[in-house]
Amino acid sequence: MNVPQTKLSARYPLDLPVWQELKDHYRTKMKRADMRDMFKCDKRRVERFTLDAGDLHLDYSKNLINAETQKLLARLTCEAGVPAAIESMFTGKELNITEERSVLHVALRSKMSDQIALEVDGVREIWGVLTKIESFVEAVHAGKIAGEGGKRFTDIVNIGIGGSDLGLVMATNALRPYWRKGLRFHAVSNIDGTQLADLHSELDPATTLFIVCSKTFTTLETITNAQAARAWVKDVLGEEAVVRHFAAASTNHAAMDAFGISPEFRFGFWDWVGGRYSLWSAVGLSLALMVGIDHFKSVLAGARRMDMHFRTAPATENMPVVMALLAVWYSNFFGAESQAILPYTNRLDRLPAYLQQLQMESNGKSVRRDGRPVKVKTGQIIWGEPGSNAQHSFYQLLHQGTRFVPIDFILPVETVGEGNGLQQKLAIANCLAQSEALMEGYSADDARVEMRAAGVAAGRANSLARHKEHAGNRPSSTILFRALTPAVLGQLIALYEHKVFVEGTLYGINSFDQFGVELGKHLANQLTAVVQQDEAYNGRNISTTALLKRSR
Ligand SMILES: O=P(O)(O)OC[C@H]1O[C@](O)(CO)[C@@H](O)[C@@H]1O
Repeated sequence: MNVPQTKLSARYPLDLPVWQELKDHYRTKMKRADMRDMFKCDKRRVERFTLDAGDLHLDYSKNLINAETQKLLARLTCEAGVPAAIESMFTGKELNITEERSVLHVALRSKMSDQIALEVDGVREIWGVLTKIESFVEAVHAGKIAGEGGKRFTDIVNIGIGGSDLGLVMATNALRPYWRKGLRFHAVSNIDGTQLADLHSELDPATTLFIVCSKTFTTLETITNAQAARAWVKDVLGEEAVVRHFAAASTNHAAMDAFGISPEFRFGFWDWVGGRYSLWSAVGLSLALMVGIDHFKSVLAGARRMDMHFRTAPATENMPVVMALLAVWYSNFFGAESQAILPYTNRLDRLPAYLQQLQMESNGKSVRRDGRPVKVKTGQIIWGEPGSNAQHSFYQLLHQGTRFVPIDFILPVETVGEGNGLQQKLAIANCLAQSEALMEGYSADDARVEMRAAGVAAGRANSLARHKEHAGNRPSSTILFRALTPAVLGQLIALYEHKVFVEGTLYGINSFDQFGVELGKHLANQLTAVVQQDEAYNGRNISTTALLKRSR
């Protein structure tokens, strides 16, 4: 492929003088720094290391940084060309150089008056598609668009995978208190067929609307699941019913034609919307159906609010930039391999999974924008679970293990709807207790004294003290907000999208392609024929051949 030279003047981290200065700063001052001392010496630490953007408050004071780190990281932002990269995104420059595309998910949540890249093909169509979504959603809610026999739809089934599933499922779960009465939501993504099989016993096809979501409309899992759902509807209701029970979001109109999606039930988007950045496009149709168009628009408005902050705030006050800098600081100087995402609301139970794709598909790259090997650590490994579930699972490792895992705690102060009593207060207390425990720790001496006071014999207290010790000095940030409303959710998602982009820019990589998923797909296609037809396999690897034999 003839890849054009980057339109962005990429500057690579190891060539930047400030990278070396950060290395020295880490080695001489921060490697052995103790946050507890830093809090004691700097009474303004919380003030210095907290930020507000829209409805989100970020406290990053419990991190291994000081004023000098902050200065050096801000310089890194400038020297790596982050402000220019941000502007390139908002002005529709071809940031995705390998696929020769602009990256314009920000346009999807803009107002036309914001004039974001209106000259790029398709951008002016955004608001027309949104109006079409609005009419569709309202007609479904009013029962004007209905299932076979005029029955109102009671169940929405999104069929999609990756970017056509994860964000949507995460957001729809997050906004459950806003669900329309009488509508239930389901998602089918995986190839093995069990999700759809489970729905067979649960749903009545006559009241079920399937939304096939696929940017390409060629993805094996999605097309296989969609065909299986189509066959089910056809079996139960007849071929003529199919057209009333399937809507789709895609850029591939020919494939939607071939599937039999009627023009009124199809919603287009454009190649400059990356799959993992597509929730804001027609891919959000199921979400709009579940929460209603006004709440869907509030999600978009929330994201726009974060976009405006991201575009205009200086580096040290720019929330996505600060979070990206922390990620670079920990991955490349402290050697952190992963980052834990710990939301203290079960409504965000799919946030870690969504962020896995966002971060790891975007920045899991080993080649720079100029095609040369990247020599820094890219792509944090993201993992997590909602607290306090996770406290009873893997927090042991976070508190006393040998690995270095920076954490993002995500904390709503109130729940939306019911449940603002004792349980919500307990959630707040647990979240704050964890970040404090991680940082302050618990010394072996304190453990010994407490055990002695509780009557434990001196010998036993001495031998147990080390086991009870929490070293502390373990970093975390806390993102706090009042409640998980649609607007707040939009801000939160946009925050992480921009964080991932800034990180990629700092590394000099393209965060918007995903060639790394292609080889496996290609081999799966070859193997599918072999598995189906029971053929001999002359693959490249004898272990695969042996496993295949065994599976037969
Ligand atoms: O929306 P599509 O085209 O079905 O793709 C689904 C997902 O597959 C991927 O291409 C990776 O396999 C993702 O980037 C994308 O979100």
